[in-house]
Amino acid sequence: MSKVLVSDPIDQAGIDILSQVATVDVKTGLKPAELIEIIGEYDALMIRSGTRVTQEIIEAGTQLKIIGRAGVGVDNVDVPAATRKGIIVVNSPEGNTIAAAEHALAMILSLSRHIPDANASVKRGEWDRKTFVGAEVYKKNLGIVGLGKIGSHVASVAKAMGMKLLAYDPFISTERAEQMGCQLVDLDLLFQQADYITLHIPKTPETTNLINAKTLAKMKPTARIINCARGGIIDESALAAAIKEGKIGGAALDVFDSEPLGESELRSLGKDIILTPHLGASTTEAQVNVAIDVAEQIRDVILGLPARSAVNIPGLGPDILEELKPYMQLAETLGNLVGQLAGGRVETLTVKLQGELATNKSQPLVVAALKGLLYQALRERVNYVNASIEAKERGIRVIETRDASARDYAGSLHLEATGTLGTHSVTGALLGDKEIHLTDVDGFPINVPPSKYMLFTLHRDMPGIIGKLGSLLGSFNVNIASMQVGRKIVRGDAVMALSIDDPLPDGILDEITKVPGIRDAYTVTL
Ligand SMILES: NC(=O)C1=CN([C@@H]2O[C@H](COP(=O)(O)OP(=O)(O)OC[C@H]3O[C@@H](n4cnc5c(N)ncnc54)[C@H](O)[C@@H]3O)[C@@H](O)[C@H]2O)C=CC1
Ligand SMILES: O=C(O)C(=O)COP(=O)(O)O
Repeated sequence: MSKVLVSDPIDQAGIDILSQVATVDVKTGLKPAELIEIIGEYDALMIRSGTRVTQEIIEAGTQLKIIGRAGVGVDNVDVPAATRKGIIVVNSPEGNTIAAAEHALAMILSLSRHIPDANASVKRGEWDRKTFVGAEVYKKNLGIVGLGKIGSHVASVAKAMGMKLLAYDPFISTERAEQMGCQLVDLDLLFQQADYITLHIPKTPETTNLINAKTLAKMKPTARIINCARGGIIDESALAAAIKEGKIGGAALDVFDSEPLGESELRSLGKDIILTPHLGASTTEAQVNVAIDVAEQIRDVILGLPARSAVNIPGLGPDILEELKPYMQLAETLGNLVGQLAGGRVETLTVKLQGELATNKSQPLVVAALKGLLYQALRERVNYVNASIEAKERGIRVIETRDASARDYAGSLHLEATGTLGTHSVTGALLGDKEIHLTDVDGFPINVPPSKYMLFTLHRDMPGIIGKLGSLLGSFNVNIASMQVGRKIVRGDAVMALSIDDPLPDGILDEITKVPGIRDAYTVTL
């Protein structure tokens, strides 16, 4: 039975799902060395932001197939290291969107009305109505940096509160921003005009220290900054200095450069700063959502199924996966088949996406074809995550072409592998949307479903050849399940595709090519 380690607190709903397919150990608060010590036993690791999954941990996770982040940000996972080892990294892109957006909105209002400090003051026995005079958000400018899932929800609620919305997001169109009621502006203008600035971007090299002494200097002296995204996007000492010196109005922070927050001057800035311990996703609802979302993906991967929100499989989002799922198996089967027909070392793989597959969304099919191609060399070590890297490291050139006009089938896939022993090609399509059929081998039209053991011959189309091959296979006790010949012209060259019940015994291929008229024979295990 597979083993899953849960190293951060997650909702029981997730544990229940994992327990259907695996032994689940919940061990929270492990030190890095303790995690390294035990991770080698586990097939899957489920985390939140509390566990830092470093390259060292990934190297020690010799059985790891998947790392599941029960939340959005995967900046605490060395994703490139996981990718190199073929470990799938999944997250829950939407499970805590509302929770994080509502936390940011709560921060905006709390900061404006000094709620945390006013509350503490009353609880101390005071009744101070002067110190805590606040500001209204109505008609104020809210600058949203990052208009993704969380930023968009913040926008729609803030709009309802009568705020004017400015947004900066270089990856969002003006139309989309306008739909959200936001005016898309450049960052400088946003810094200059905003009364509130709320950050909803990932931490990347570009966004690290985005809020620094220089950018703080551009802001209004009354500006309030809210960070419920990631620590490190704000230079904390520059922020503390700006608040102390009255260069900005205040800040509300849920996330910090280093968590848990240690000794910090941020703690001593009074009512102009609100600090929460990374609570953005901490609602009952969000925790159930993310635990179920990620546990289901870990369960699926353990069962050999694809994960819907893998962050390290290019182009494979949940909606696209749903659409492409049946074709992924087709691509993989064809890759495996053409690789075996080519034998030797493959130097170039051409993937032609035909008919309805000729869209940009079909990129994962190229990865699936590579996975199939590399299966003979790497077996279970190749997967959707590392197939492209493995191909690149082996010097396999991948050419992707599209032909929307191919209309034989709704969508079909043509693969051509050129290697040290020559060039071979296969084409396949789905019948009835599900059943894989080979429709062409080396340019000869056929129509057979692939089977585990197959034999292909290239021969001259002439009387008696099928009988001779059948007798030869019979003499080796090989049972033929089905057989089909593909030819272009009568008595010209032809291809025979045979499904056989067992692997071909050693030495029989040489005997087959001695049959007069048979030029080549290839055995394939799928
Ligand atoms: N405090 C908490 O507990 C939580 C924090 N988060 C964090 O919130 C952030 C946003 O999450 P989502 O909205 O779900 O992500 P998302 O991917 O839907 O949106 C992020 C947006 O940022 C934009 N962006 C990327 N680089 C940018 C840049 N250099 N400048 C401006 N915009 C840029 C993207 O185009 C995208 O629209 C993430 O960092 C996530 O980790 C998410 C959930 C809970
Ligand atoms: O989902 C995210 O990105 C978060 O920051 C939430 O973090 P958490 O799961 O609460 O440790």
